[in-house]
Amino acid sequence: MQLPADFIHRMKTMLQDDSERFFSSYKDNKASGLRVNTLKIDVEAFKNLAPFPIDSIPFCRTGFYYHPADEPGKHPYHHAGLYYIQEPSAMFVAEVLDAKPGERILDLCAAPGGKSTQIAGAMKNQGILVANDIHPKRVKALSENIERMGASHAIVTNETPEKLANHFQGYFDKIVVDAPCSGEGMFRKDPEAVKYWSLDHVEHCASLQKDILESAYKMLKEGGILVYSTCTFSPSENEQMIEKLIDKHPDMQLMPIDKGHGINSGQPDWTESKLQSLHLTARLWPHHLKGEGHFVAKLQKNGRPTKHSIRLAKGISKKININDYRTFEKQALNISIQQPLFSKNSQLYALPDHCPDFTGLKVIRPGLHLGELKKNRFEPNHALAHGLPIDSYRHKVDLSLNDDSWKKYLRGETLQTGGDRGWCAVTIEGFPLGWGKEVKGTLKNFYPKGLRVNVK
Ligand SMILES: C[S@@+](CC[C@H](N)C(=O)[O-])C[C@H]1O[C@@H](n2cnc3c(N)ncnc32)[C@H](O)[C@@H]1O
Repeated sequence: MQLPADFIHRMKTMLQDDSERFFSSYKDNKASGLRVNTLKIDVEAFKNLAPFPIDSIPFCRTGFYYHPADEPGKHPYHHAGLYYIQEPSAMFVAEVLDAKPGERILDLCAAPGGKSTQIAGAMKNQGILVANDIHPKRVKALSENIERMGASHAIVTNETPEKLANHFQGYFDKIVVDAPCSGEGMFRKDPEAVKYWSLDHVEHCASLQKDILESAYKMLKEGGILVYSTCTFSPSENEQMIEKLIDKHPDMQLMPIDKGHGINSGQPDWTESKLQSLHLTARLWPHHLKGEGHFVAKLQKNGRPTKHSIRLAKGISKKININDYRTFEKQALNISIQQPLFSKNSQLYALPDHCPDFTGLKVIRPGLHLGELKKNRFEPNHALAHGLPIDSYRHKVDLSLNDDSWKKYLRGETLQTGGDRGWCAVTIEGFPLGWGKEVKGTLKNFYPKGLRVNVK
């Protein structure tokens, strides 16, 4: 790999004696990781079920290394949302955040959703998770991943940090800023990233990050926690960024991060002020652990926590007739959704409990997408096949890994099931993949066209 001369020079200056080890890590293969989705399966159960060898990632409770030749992204368990494929060192960020059920959490730069889906798992679908990304295309991937992983309490937005900051001042208990960065930790994973790198690009990213952090600061409540991360090595996007934040907002205080497992401390020496508390930040280096590299800082906003009151989102208007939805619910589910419902353009959603008002924001997914109110009938959304506990589905078509019927389902073909039960959750070894409608012995396939795969 041809690394840029300016990059080599800077890394040699930063790492000195250790730089040789750093550069030799480019000869190794990238580390491949997956993270178990605890919204669908617990870690021990997954270890027993895993159809390929996996090895624990020491710094992430739910993370495992796999061998790339096993292609876990093509396995039906991936389609069922049992795991998320994620660069191992990136998994440390949400570990540091330590999300808890019931909290109000914002993932400000969230696409495609690695950290959001990890946070959702820790929250056990309780509380409010706002997963935002500025990029309209990337936010679509984020929304699909949130859906596949069954994060039913997540609201997906497509906003600028400034606009969100005007709306959610002092609202969040915890915020992650996994910032757009110069991606120096991506060179081994994506050699194309080398082409976009320049010293100017590093400085451009640093300026963007400063603005994003300013918005994050406004949205954090007093006593709240901010986790800032990048997948780059440049001090100007890492230690110096935190130095600037603390300089501007002295009420932001660095907090310790549990390290070990080859994780290093951040370097006060790489800043002008040599602020000693920067030791508390974490550096994950590709030559010290199995991962591509990350920087993580955890800060708390001083002050007495106050309960922020924001207007709650308005539920569905009484004018909208949801009888067809309730009929569907009786036919297909063992439960009745009790949360407030919300409807836009005939699409019906279940809002998370205590959902904040989001009027004026570009919301892609206000909670769990239940489906579409069509003329005289209701059609469930794919998200609903993933967003409920498994025993909520009244009728199931259980597919097995031992025959090819799951391949037919993922290709979008109809299946001959012999029954006449109406809407059924189609499962692989008991884990929902999507919907099918069983009529007179045939199961019509409702696996979304955009997700179908030509699996042989
Ligand atoms: C490092 S990626 C996030 C990865 C994501 N957190 C994950 O774990 O999957 C940074 C994201 O920031 C978004 N972004 C770029 N400029 C932004 C801005 N000004 N405000 C907010 N997000 C921005 C990009 O679209 C990109 O998806």
